[in-house]
Amino acid sequence: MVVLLQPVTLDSHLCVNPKCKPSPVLIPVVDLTDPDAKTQIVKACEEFGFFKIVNHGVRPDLLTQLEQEAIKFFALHQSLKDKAGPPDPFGYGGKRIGPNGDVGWVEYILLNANTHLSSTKTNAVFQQTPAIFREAVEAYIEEMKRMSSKVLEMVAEELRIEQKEKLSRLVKVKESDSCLRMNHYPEKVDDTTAKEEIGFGEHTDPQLISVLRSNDHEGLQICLKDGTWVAVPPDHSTFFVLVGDTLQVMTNGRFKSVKHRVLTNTKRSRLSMIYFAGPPLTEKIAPLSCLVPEQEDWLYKEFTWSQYKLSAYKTKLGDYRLSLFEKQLPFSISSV
Ligand SMILES: C=C1C[C@]23C[C@@]1(O)CC[C@H]2[C@@]12CC[C@H](O)[C@@](C)(C(=O)O1)[C@H]2[C@@H]3C(=O)O
Ligand SMILES: O=C(O)CCC(=O)C(=O)O
Ligand SMILES: [Fe+2]
Repeated sequence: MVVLLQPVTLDSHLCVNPKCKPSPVLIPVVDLTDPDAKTQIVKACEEFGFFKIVNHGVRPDLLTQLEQEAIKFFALHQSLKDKAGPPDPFGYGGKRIGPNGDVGWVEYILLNANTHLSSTKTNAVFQQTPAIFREAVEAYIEEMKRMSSKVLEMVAEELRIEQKEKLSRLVKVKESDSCLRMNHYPEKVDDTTAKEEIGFGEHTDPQLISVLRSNDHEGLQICLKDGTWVAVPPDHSTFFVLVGDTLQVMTNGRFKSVKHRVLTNTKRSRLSMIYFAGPPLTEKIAPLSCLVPEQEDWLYKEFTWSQYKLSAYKTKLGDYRLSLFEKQLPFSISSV
């Protein structure tokens, strides 16, 4: 079986970057029920750090319900939403992304996937909303856990990792440090002309993988290996998977975390939900010895997920966070 490829044309009018030239690009589409899916996933992770999933098995009514409830939350009066903010990092936030001065044309809710560990800010989100919202969030988190562990299990099989659960276990266990983010990129009601705004600046996600779903409004772009930015056509019936920094390290750079950003068209509001599948805080992250047996071949030093997170929260969104964890190779070209 071959990977189903969908041609994607660059929306040149959306690009603020001079490198963003129109060119047709193929984004891999993986049917999770295809017996060849694991081969396609690994190829996509190597080439793009990004792919689209169809036949994922998530109930469409759950997606509709969660989206409707999220829309209702973001439509609340600002003073009510602010009761759940500022984010700590969980809770409600607007415009400011993270603690280091990044801003975007976005408002969001960030929730710990371990809902029993909810902070005061998280509880405040649910105090403003009907019980059905919390129930939908919890059901969605379960689905995302299932889908991310399925993908990681397929990766492990295709990479011939003896322990099939080596990667998926990290997101399945109750200690897994995963989170769910809902981003709302509002329309500008008073503006007659459509404008582009940076909704979410360019960055890579720090976790293992992220599973993203949006409504049918465009905005997401990914950066290819050659530095070109391409617009990803939205498709609300599918999910997009993004490789994160942690999986890049564990595969010793064979998979690359994908740089992405959101440029919003302020005429149409965009709503996205992203599940960041992360390992337990105490988990030691390093290249997998079954893939890279000799430590001298490791491109990264070992660190715990907790150390990486602490370090990530000291960086700005667009920083290359892995640089602190790269090993200095004894005979690099620069030292010759
Ligand atoms: C600017 C920042 C926001 C962020 C924490 C950070 O200091 C750097 C990483 C950012 C990011 C990007 C992916 C996810 O949206 C996120 C929740 C994450 O884990 O890392 C955000 C962080 C955040 O918004 O709190
Ligand atoms: O909203 C989106 O589509 C992507 C946002 C994103 O990359 C993030 O929240 O980390
Ligand atoms: Fe992201």
